[in-house]
Amino acid sequence: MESSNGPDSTDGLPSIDFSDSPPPLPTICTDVNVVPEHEKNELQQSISNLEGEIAQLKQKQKFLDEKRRESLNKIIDIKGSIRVFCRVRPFLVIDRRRIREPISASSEKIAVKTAGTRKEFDFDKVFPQETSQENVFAEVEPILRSALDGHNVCIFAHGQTGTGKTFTMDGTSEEPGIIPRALKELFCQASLDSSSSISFSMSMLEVYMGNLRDLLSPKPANRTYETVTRCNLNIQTDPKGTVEIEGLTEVQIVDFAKARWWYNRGRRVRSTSWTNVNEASSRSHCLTRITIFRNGDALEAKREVGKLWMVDLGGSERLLKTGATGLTLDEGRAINLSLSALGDVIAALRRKRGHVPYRNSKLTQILKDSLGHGSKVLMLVHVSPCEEDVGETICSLSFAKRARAIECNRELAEDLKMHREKRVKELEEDMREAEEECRKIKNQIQKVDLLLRENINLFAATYGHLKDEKAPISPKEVSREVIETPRKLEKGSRGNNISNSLPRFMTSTAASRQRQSSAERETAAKARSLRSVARSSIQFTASQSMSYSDPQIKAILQNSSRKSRYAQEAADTLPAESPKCNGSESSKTRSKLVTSSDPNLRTMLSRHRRRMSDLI
Ligand SMILES: Nc1ncnc2c1ncn2[C@@H]1O[C@H](COP(=O)(O)OP(=O)(O)OP(=O)(O)O)[C@@H](O)[C@H]1O
Repeated sequence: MESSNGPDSTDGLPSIDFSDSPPPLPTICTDVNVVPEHEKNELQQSISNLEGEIAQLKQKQKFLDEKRRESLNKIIDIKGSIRVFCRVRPFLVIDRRRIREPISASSEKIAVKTAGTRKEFDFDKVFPQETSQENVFAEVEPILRSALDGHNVCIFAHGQTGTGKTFTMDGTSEEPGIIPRALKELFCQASLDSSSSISFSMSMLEVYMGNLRDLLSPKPANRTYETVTRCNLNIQTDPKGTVEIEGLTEVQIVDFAKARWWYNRGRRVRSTSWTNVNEASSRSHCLTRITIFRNGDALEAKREVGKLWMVDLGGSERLLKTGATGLTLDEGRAINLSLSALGDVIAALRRKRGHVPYRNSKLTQILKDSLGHGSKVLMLVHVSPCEEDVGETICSLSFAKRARAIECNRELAEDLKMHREKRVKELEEDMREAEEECRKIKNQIQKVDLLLRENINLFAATYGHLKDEKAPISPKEVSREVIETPRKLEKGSRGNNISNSLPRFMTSTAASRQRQSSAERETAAKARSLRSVARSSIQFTASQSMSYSDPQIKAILQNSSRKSRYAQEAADTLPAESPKCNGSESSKTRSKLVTSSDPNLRTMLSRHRRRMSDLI
C-alpha cells in the first residue's frame, strides 16, 4: 500500500518524504557558503554596472550644466551686466487724476511731457501701469540664475518716495513682490540642480541715518529691538575685495517656509514713518542678502559663494514736499545723501575711472563687490504717473540713464543690434536644450539609483551582510531623515552668528561628496568589493547628501541595521514548510540579475519588494 503523500498520489500535490530529506533551506540564506559563488559574483557585477551607469550619467549632467551656465553668462554679457528697468506706478485713489497724462510708455521707452517739451528715456524694459507682479518677476528671474551660478548680483529698487519700490520688492500677501518670489525660485532651482549641492543663508540690514542696523539680530530678554538693532556694524573688505559685515546675523535657510519667516521678521523691524506722500514711507535703505553656497564636484573641491542683494532703497524726495520735520527730515536728508553717493559710484564706473568713491557712504561700501566688475546689476526705477511729480520723475529717469550708460556703446548700429539679438536667441535655445537634457538625465539617475538600491538590499538580504552597521539602508528611511536633519540642526543654531563658521550640514555634505566620487571612480574601474559599496556615501536628495561620519547619520544607520537584524531573525525563525520559504522561488530571486536593461525587471522588482516588505 502506498502512502497518500507518495509520488502516485491522486490529489496532485507533490509528496515529501520527511524521513530522508533534509529540511528545506530558508528563503533568506545567511550562510554565504551555501550560495553558489557565481550568483554572488553576478549580483556584485550588476551593482557595479549600475554604479558605473550613475557615474556616467552624472558626468554628462555636469557637462550639460556647465554648458547652460556658459550660455547664460554669454547672454548676460551681450545684454549688459547692468540692466535698467522702469516701472510706472498706477494711479492711486488719493491721486489727483488729470485728463492729460504726462507719461507715455512703450516696451523700451518712456516719454515725459513737461512744459511743452518732450523728453525720452530708453530702458532695457519698461513696465507700464497695469503690469502685474508676476510679469515683473518673469523679467527678473534670469538674473537669479546668475546668482546661483556664483556671480554677485544686486537688484535694487530706486525712485521717488511713494512710487512703489516697496510694492515691487516686497509686495503684499495677495501680490507678492520680487523678494518672496525670488526666495521661492531659488529653492526651486536648487532642487532641480542635482549636479551640485546648493545651500543658502540670509541676512537683512538697513542703512538708517548713515548707520547699519541688523534686522535679524536675536532679541535678548528685557531689551527692546531699538536698543539691540541700533548698533553700528563694521564693514570689512578682504584682500580679494570681498565685502563682509562684521557681526551681522546670518541665518541658515533650509527651505522657503523658513526663508519667508525670517524675511517677514526682518521687514517688521524696518523703520517706516508717515509723510505727506506715503503713509508708510520707508525711512531707510533695506538690504536683503542671500548668500549662495555651491559645492561642486568633490574632485574639484570647489566651493563657490555668490551673493544676491535685493535692495529697497529709501525714497528720493524733495524734503519740502514730503512735509518732513525733525527726525523725519533728518532721515530724508540721510537717504538723499547716500543716493547721491550711489550716483557718484555709478558715474565713476561709467567713466571707467580708476578711483571709484565707494567709501562716501555705507550703502556703496556694502554693495562694493556687487556693483563693479564681474557682478550683475538690475536697477528698477520707479516713477509716478502724476503731473505734479514730473520734476522728480525726470530726476529718477536721469539717474537711471546714467546707470545704464555704464555699459558703453548702448546706441548700436541697427545691423549690429540685429546680430546681437540673433545670437541671444541662439544662446537661449542652447540653454533650454541643456536644461531639458539635464532634467531627463536627472530622472534617469533616479531610476538607476532605485535599481541600485534594490540590488544592494537584495545582496544584503541574501548574503547576510546587514549585520554590518555600515550596511545600506532603504531610500525611504534615508529621505525621511534627510528632511528632518537640517531642521534639527537649524533649531540649535537659530539666531546664532554663523558668518565665521560653516553650517554643520554643509561640512558633512562636502565630505560625503568626496567619498561618493571616490566610490564612483572605483566603480568605473570595476574593481570594487562589496564592502566599498556599503561604505559609499548615499545621495539622498537633489541638493543634499550625508556622510557616515556624521553621528546623527550613524544613528540612522544603526537603527536601520537593527531593523535588518530583526528581519533576519524573523526569517531564521520561519517554519521550514512556510510558503514564503519555497526554495525554488528563493533561488530564482537570487539568480536573476537586476539591471536597467533587463526586460523582466519590473516583475522581478515588484516580487522582490513584496518579499522584502513581508519580512520587515
Ligand atoms: N504697481 C502698483 N500697483 C498697485 N499699488 C501700488 C503699486 N505701486 C505702488 N502701489 C501703492 O502705492 C503706495 C506707495 O507704494 P510704496 O510704499 O511701495 O512706495 P515706496 O516707493 O516704497 O515709498 P517710500 O520710498 O516712501 O517707502 C502703496 O499703497 C502701494 O500699495
